[in-house]
Amino acid sequence: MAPGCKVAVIGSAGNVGASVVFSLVNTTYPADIMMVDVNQRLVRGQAMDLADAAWPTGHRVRTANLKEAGQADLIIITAGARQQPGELRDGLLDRNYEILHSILSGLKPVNPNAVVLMISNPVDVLTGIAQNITGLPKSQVFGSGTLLDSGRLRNYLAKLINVRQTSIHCHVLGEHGDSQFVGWSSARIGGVKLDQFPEMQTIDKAKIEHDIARTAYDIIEAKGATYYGVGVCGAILATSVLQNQHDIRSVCCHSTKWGGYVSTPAVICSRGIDRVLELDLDNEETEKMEHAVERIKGQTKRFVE
Ligand SMILES: NC(=O)C1=CN([C@@H]2O[C@H](COP(=O)(O)OP(=O)(O)OC[C@H]3O[C@@H](n4cnc5c(N)ncnc54)[C@H](O)[C@@H]3O)[C@@H](O)[C@H]2O)C=CC1
Ligand SMILES: CC(=O)C(=O)O
Repeated sequence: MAPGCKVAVIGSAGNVGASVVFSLVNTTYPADIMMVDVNQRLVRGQAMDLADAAWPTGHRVRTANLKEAGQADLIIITAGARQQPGELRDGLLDRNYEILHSILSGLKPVNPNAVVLMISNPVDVLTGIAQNITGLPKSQVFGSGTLLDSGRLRNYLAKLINVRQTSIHCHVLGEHGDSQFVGWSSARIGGVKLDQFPEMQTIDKAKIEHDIARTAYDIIEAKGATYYGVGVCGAILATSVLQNQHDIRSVCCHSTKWGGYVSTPAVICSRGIDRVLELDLDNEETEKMEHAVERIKGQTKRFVE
């Protein structure tokens, strides 16, 4: 996409939306960023503040309404209720379905070439619902999925093995939720199997998996919400789309192999998902993947024929 292309962030008066915009204005490929929220006073203030942060990189930041946002090249949805301490992401589904439905109605007619990036929770379920309501091709609608969890995992492994996070290829898979799991069998560092590193011999994989999945709960318990981490994930994915980068990220995308939306590595380009990668999973991981897919499908079915 050309510099100056339009990115709409819906829900950007809130923690996550504003953090996505803040991360995005710190990237060097200038876009026309439209901030949309039902809280018009707050979003106006956020847009003015974030425009002040954008002068070194040349992004344009302004408020817009849903109709204008519907014509954007990239539409990022962060609007919705967030978890209270101890609350599961699933508990947000009914409330956030209503919000998503009203937003997608307000966006109409949606630019047929738009890419939609879903971030509101439960993200894997809402991504499938967003695709169904917009009628856009499945490749053009994807969610941030387990990218944040995979980043959390890389942080842990980087400290353990003393290599940089970006040199670690290890994905959290399945669901950005409680059924997530780590694809240990496909994990590599510099082409070497993760299990071959001596530091891996003494660690408790089940505990790491559990701690990664618990991270959001711990942050919410301590400060009420999580937003900087996902803000960076939103900007990374937006940049992959805007610059047609063909980056591989674990995101929530439609997989023909699994027959539905699920979090797995995919190639991200200006049209959204260029290709879904199918990892070689071992038997235990395959069972976990099937379980995650069934959970996501089961919840999606309540809202999609
Ligand atoms: N996928 C991920 O990795 C993550 C997802 N999240 C999710 O992101 C969502 C937002 O979280 P926060 O920003 O912390 O919440 P927040 O309460 O700070 O912000 C939500 C914003 O949505 C707006 N909003 C509500 N209904 C709207 C509508 N119909 N149209 C436009 N705007 C509307 C609100 O006015 C508010 O500004 C939650 O669902 C949360 O669970 C949060 C962190 C990570
Ligand atoms: C809130 C949330 O989904 C997270 O930080 O993982």
